[in-house]
Order: sequence, then structure tokens, then C-alpha cells
Amino acid sequence: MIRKLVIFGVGLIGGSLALALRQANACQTIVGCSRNAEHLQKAVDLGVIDSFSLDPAEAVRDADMVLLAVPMGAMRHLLQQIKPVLPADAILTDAGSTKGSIVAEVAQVFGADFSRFVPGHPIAGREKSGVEAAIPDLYVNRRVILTPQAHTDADAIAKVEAMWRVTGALLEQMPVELHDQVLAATSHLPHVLAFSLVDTLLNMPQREDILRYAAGGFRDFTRIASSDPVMWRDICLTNKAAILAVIAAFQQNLGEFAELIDAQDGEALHNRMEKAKYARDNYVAQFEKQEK
Ligand SMILES: NC(=O)C1=CN([C@@H]2O[C@H](COP(=O)(O)OP(=O)(O)OC[C@H]3O[C@@H](n4cnc5c(N)ncnc54)[C@H](O)[C@@H]3O)[C@@H](O)[C@H]2O)C=CC1
Ligand SMILES: O=C(O)C(=O)Cc1ccc(O)cc1
Repeated sequence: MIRKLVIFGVGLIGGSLALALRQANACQTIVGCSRNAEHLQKAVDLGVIDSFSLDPAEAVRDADMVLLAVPMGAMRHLLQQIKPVLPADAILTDAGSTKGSIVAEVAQVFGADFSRFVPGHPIAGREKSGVEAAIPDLYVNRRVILTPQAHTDADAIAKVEAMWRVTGALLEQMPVELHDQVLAATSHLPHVLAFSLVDTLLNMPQREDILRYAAGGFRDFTRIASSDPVMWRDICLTNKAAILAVIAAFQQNLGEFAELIDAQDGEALHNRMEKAKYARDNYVAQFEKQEK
């Protein structure tokens, strides 16, 4: 049982965790903290948090668990505000989409041997943001990856794992670098591509006709281009090397598709598409098995 959980950034991710914990009675008090009193009051009205404070020092007093669920670019400033007031026995964790930058920022602000920080990332979400989008079952059967370091306190890891387990999530651990490479490929690249595709079409002279006659495939492919631009800007900026590496691989592959089309090489095109379809069908079948 968590005594007092403080959530910095009560949006989709922080709000959904709060709802799941409240539903399971796994937390005595949940306090929200950010800069926007209106959003926080809404979170209270929706029954997501018990109370809120705009003052980080007041919020974290007596806390035993503190979760950072703000855009990646806002993490450092928050860490600096929390540092002087975090109770010595409290656990600090986060839900950010990239792990290398927050791990480096915690080391800079709290010291390289700070053992009470457990980096985390729920691989669950949607293109909608804000507390209104929060739902209690967002994490059911979804992976939560923790990327602890050698010096991370085992007891702190166990408590963060227990917190996420209450939500129905499946816990895994992974090295920071591997996390950022894997997520660059499976999550960050697709989002960049969706934003880039819509941006490309917007710059075409026939854009109105293009959008008017777009079919379901366009809608499926670009759903994630409706995601929050602040969040995705920050993910791109904080996972630069890994994202650039997968963009380069993708550019190479797209160039090969262009060459095959130019050369009218139907057989090679078909082979590549068949291989990709097989892999994608298998992925979806696995995913659907997990859902059951
Ligand atoms: N949306 C998604 O599908 C997923 C997001 N994440 C990560 O979780 C974190 C939160 O994302 P969401 O909940 O989707 O965002 P959100 O926009 O729904 O919520 C973010 C919250 O942070 C607050 N906030 C923004 N800037 C702030 C600042 N400078 N200081 C204090 N509070 C601030 C906002 O008021 C809002 O309550 C991000 O780091 C994101 O990368 C992780 C997994 C999935
Ligand atoms: O909207 C979707 O399908 C997503 O892919 C959500 C998502 C966004 C960011 C993450 O770090 C993890 C999951």
C-alpha cells in the first residue's frame, strides 16, 4: 500500500495510473502537482486525484512515492525543484517515453549514486492527452519497462513494480540504451513518419483533394499524427541518436522501394511486400493472443 503518491503532470499517463490505483484501493492519498490549477481542479472533479498543490515542496511533503509524468523537456526543471524537498525515504520514478535523458538528468541533479530513482515507461497510451483522456484500464496487459541501473535500490524497484502490477501491467527490465534503441524503432519512428506524411501532403498544391478523398488507410496510418506535438517534439529531442539511426535505415529502405518502382521490378516489389505482410500479420496475431 502506498501512503502518499505525488503525481507531477496529471494527464493521460499520470491520470490513468491514479485511476487504476484508486480503483484497486492501493493508495491512501494521491496528490497532483503541476503549473495549471484549472487542469488539477478538473482532475479532482473527475475523481482522479484527492487534492493538488502548485508548490512542489508542499506536494512532496511526507510522500513515499513520486511519479514524474510530464513531457520530457519539463523533467529537469521539476527535478531541480524536488531535489531539496524530497523525503529521504521516498521513491522517485517516471513514466517518460525516453530513458537516457532522464537518467542523465537525475544523475546531474541528485548525484550519480542516487539510488531511489527508478526509471520507468508504460508502453501504453493513445493519441489523446490530458486528464479527460485518462482511463483506469489503460495499462491492463500492457508492458511497463523499468530501466534501473546497477546502483538502483532493489527495494525501490520492487515497490515501483508492485505499483504498476496493481494496474494489470506486465513488468520488464531493460538497459537504458537498449530501451531507447528499441523504442526509437517501434514507437518514435512511426510517430515521426505519421507527422511527416501529413506534413508532406499539406505542402502539396492538391492538398484539399488529397485529404477529401483519403481512405481508411490514410486514417489508420496517420492516427498517431493527432498526438501531442509538445510531447513528441521532446521525445525527438531527447532520443536524437537512436531516432536519427532508424530514420537513416528507413530512408535507405524507402529509397530501395523507389528504385524498384522506377525499374518496374514487380517481382522484387512483391517479394518485399509479401515478407512485410507476413511479419505484420504474425505480429498482430501475437498481439491479439496477448489481449485474450
Ligand atoms: N501519451 C502517451 O501515449 C504516452 C506518454 N508517455 C510519456 O508520459 C509523459 C506524460 O504524457 P501524457 O500523460 O500523454 O501527457 P499529457 O499532456 O496528457 O499530460 C502531461 C501533464 O503534464 C503537465 N505539464 C506539462 N508541462 C509541464 C511543466 N513544465 N511542469 C509541470 N507540469 C507540466 C500538463 O499540465 C499535463 O497535466 C510524457 O513524458 C510522455 O512522453 C509514456 C507512455 C505513453
Ligand atoms: O498512440 C499510440 O498508439 C502509441 O503508440 C502510444 C504511445 C506513445 C508514446 C509512448 O511512449 C508509448 C505509447
